[in-house]
Amino acid sequence: MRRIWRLLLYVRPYALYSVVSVALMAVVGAMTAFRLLLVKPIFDNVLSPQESKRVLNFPVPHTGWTLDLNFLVPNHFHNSWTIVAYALVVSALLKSVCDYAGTYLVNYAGFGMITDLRNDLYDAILRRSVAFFQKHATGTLLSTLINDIERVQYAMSTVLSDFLQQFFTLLFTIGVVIVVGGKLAWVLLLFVPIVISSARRIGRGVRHTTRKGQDKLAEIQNILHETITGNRIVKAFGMELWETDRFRRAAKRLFQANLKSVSVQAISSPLMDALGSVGIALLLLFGRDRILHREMTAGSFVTFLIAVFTLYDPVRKFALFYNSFQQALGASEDIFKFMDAQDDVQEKKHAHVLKGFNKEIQFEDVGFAYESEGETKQVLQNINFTVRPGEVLAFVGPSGAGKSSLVNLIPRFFDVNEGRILLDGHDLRDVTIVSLRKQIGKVTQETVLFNDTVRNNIAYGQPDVPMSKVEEAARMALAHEFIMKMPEGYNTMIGEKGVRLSGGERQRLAIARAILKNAPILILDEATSALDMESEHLVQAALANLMQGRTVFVIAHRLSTVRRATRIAVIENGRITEMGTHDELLLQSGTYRRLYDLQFSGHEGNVAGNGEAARVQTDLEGIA
Ligand SMILES: Nc1ncnc2c1ncn2[C@@H]1O[C@H](COP(=O)(O)OP(=O)(O)OP(=O)(O)O)[C@@H](O)[C@H]1O
Repeated sequence: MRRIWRLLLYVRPYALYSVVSVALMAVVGAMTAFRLLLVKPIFDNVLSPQESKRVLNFPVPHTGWTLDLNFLVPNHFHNSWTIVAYALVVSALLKSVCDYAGTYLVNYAGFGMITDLRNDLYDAILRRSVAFFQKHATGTLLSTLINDIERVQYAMSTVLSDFLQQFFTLLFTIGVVIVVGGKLAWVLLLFVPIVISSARRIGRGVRHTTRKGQDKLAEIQNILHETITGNRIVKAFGMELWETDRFRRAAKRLFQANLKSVSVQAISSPLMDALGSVGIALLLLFGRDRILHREMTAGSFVTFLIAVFTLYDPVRKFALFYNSFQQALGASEDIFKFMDAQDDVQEKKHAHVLKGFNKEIQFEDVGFAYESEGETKQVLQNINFTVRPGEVLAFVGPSGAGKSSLVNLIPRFFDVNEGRILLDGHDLRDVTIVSLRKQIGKVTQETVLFNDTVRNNIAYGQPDVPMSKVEEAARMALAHEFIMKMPEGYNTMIGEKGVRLSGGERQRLAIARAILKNAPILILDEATSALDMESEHLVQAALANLMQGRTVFVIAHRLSTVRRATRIAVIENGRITEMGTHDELLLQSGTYRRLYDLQFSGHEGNVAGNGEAARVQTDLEGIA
């Protein structure tokens, strides 16, 4: 029920359109019913040998009124054919105009609310914390943004307009059935509970099977996303066949889920057909009897019968409408789930704006654990250090020791579980997230580039920055030259994720972007993958320019970087085990010394003591 209210809240801005469209659809329903009433005078007057001037003379129950067409049409039309013909044409015109305008307005409101809902969902998903994106696969999120929204859209536009039309047709036709049929109408009441209960049962089944179908579709989208974006790896490992097989299995599961859904849905029409024919057969029996006893004219009975036939269509469709609305409700479940997901990282109500970075960053007894599926994994413990402006702090240590997790705490991608991190004395949790992240630049191993021009990639987040600044940043990142060699210079599109660039070029673009952002704090995750000598040299020089005058936290893999660092922290099993300058740590003869010697001497002893020699080596590759 809450979900329905929430969906309706989205309709609120379009309330006027909705109200007008409901009114127009009511006219459509009324006109449909009115045209049914014309059947009686066609039989009893127009086609009857005894011409009567009183056309369509129906008593309206409990009011003492009679509905007389003679009042509605101009005087000179007063012969039965002209009256009926006039009424037929005018009602058809009115119905058509209202039908068109009503359908347009319902769809206007439906598409409008869906656009708002989709925008809100996208906004909500984009703002979710890093942990959210680790929990939910990309394909699942895409599936919700596209397929679930599509289902709600279908229900709120196409189905809703049809529903309104059929609803009013049903309502007014019931009126006709009661007015014309009298006692005969009560026979129909017998069928109401059967129709409602079977529609409800079918609807429940549909909601369940649709949800399953959507999940299977999300599964397929996940595979597509992984294999298209990871296409090179699939090729490199010759996994095409395996992936095809995986896709086919998922496609088969979707096929089965869809069939199940169809088998539940398809039952509604034949069921209604069967019920309908039983009802009509019964009516014929009673009707014949009443005509024989002259309680009803043949014209009234035919009107009544056609009205019952007309009822049948909306009733039959109601099961389908119910299915569609159920499907939309099922789909909205996921939409609202993602919109309401509680973020692990939240901004306090009165968080203040961080103006800049001047004094120090302090880690005080920081502990951090990942929570996933009810399990807690402690990754960092007792982390204590202070970094002053302009310092370069390098983190080294074996793979999985917690280096990335530690630096991810600074921009609040995750929040600490114990202790606190202070920036100029402010706990990071007390400042606004935007103002905090404004102080931080980040260059990671995995360069994130968008399918846009070189210029827009460098100026990401600052669309109005002058071209001269973009160029200046590119020069400092030693990227200007290769950019100028591209077909359209800074206006060249670089392809999805920068596929049209080399690894070194991609990194230099990312460095240019960080230079342009000009944040005082820099987080650097050095690439482990080897570039060729020249490329490596250029990237190093670009990094040196970027680091100039900034406070840097760097996950270091190269000797040049650790040498440049003011201090080095060795992280092992989530703790800082050694900290000092390169020379001090070498003198200590601890882990750092061992790692360093390992690289120098080139022998491959098990320095980490836990079978991690190869990984340690990768981590410190280039230290020698
Ligand atoms: N989202 C996550 N959920 C659960 N555990 C995680 C998550 N991310 C990382 N871990 C685990 O936390 C530990 C520390 O990971 P982290 O990435 O910080 O190590 P690292 O020192 O940066 O390693 P590397 O040098 O290989 O990048 C690892 O054991 C890793 O498996």
